[in-house]
Amino acid sequence: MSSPIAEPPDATKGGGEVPEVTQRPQAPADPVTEGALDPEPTEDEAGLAVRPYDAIVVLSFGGPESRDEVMPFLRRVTAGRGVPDERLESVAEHYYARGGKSPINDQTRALQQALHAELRRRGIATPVLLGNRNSEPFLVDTLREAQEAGAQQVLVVTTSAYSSYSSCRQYREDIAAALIELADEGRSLAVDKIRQYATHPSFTRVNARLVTEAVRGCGQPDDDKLRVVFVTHSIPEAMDDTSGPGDGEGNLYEHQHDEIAHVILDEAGITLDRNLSGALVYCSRSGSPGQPWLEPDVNDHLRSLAAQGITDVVVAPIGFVSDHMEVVHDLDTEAAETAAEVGLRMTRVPTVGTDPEFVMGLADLVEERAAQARGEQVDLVGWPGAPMPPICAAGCCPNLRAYKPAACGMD
Ligand SMILES: CC1=C(CCC(=O)O)c2cc3nc(cc4[nH]c(cc5[nH]c(cc1n2)c(C)c5CCC(=O)O)c(CCC(=O)O)c4C)C(CCC(=O)O)=C3C
Ligand SMILES: [Fe+2]
Repeated sequence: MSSPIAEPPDATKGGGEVPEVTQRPQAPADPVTEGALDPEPTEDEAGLAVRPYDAIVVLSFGGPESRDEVMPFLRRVTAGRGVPDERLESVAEHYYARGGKSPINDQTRALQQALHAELRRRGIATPVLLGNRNSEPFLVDTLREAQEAGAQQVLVVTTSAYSSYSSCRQYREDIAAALIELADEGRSLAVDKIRQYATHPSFTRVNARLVTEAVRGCGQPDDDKLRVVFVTHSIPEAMDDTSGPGDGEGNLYEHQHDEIAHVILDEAGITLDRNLSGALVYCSRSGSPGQPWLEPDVNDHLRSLAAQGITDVVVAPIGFVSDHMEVVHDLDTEAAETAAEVGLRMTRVPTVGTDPEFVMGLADLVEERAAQARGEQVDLVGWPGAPMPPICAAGCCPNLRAYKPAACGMD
């Protein structure tokens, strides 16, 4: 008789009967519309977890959807900002090359639907609306509609994660401008905003996972030949210098990106048992050439990596939440051309988009802000570092051109 290498399991020994785990029936393809796993919340349940809010508004940058909308969009974006005409014309060409349509609005609508579905899954029937800064539907029109439908308190979720004038306060100015316009029409509405979420673990963890998968898939096993290139939107140095709470040291925009790039690299290195290195670089510089902006530019960086003998780059646009124009043009087109020119193999990491873990994180942030608004004690999570405050400090991330009122802050 041969002796078995492993004893066959004996259900009569030890813990007795082992309960069987069987697959549950498949969920319908779209439980939100089909309703099978998603019973209508009762009147009592609906929105309980997000009280006092009557509606949630996803607030985004916006973008053109046809050729005719390109120039009006660009003029709106740059009104009073001293962006040179040649820069505008060349940016218009990026849009025309795609028939005048930016991918951003489809992506924001997809996020709106995903957030709505996630909240419904939690039994929250609160409507999720969409408003933009620079294209239809404009924020003021969305808020007016919400108010007309009976909303008194609204919670805003922006599609911008980091701290700076452009990525935080400017959205708070948009909200204030909309509320002032509505007040002139005799309408009153209260608006809150979730905290900036660059350091919310859902955002960083999803980015870490996406970078890990891209490094695993890029096919370069030699750590000395590979670099992870973290990319974000360049901003004027003066804007970075003043980003963060007024009494802080500034440079919070750069600091957040730097910390996140570090933890992502650590995580990916631990998961893959590799010794990875990388750098934080910038794209989409505009403004006049004389004005200093955050550097190095991603294209210059790629050239210098090639000159150092690097053969493979994994390009991670951690500064953005969806694959909009700055990603599909500045990275997938321009940076990809530079990489090809200097002989670098380039893998572009997806943005968080509608990744379920990210969407769950946004839903958590919605519930968190609602609990705070109800006066409940809430433990805030942040990784890496401290969570951003739900109500921005007075004077943080200032508008360096002109004072404008901003909502959802101490000032
Ligand atoms: C920090 C930051 C984010 C990330 C946070 C966020 O998401 O809000 C961001 C996002 C975006 N920026 C976008 C587009 C543009 N940004 C411009 C100009 C500028 N951006 C700036 C900063 C940022 N921008 C700055 C300091 C300027 C200079 C003029 C000014 O001080 O305002 C210009 C003018 C022309 C040019 O120079 O490029 C355009 C067309 C789109 C839409 C893309 C699409 O259509 O898919 C998106 C998501
Ligand atoms: Fe921009």
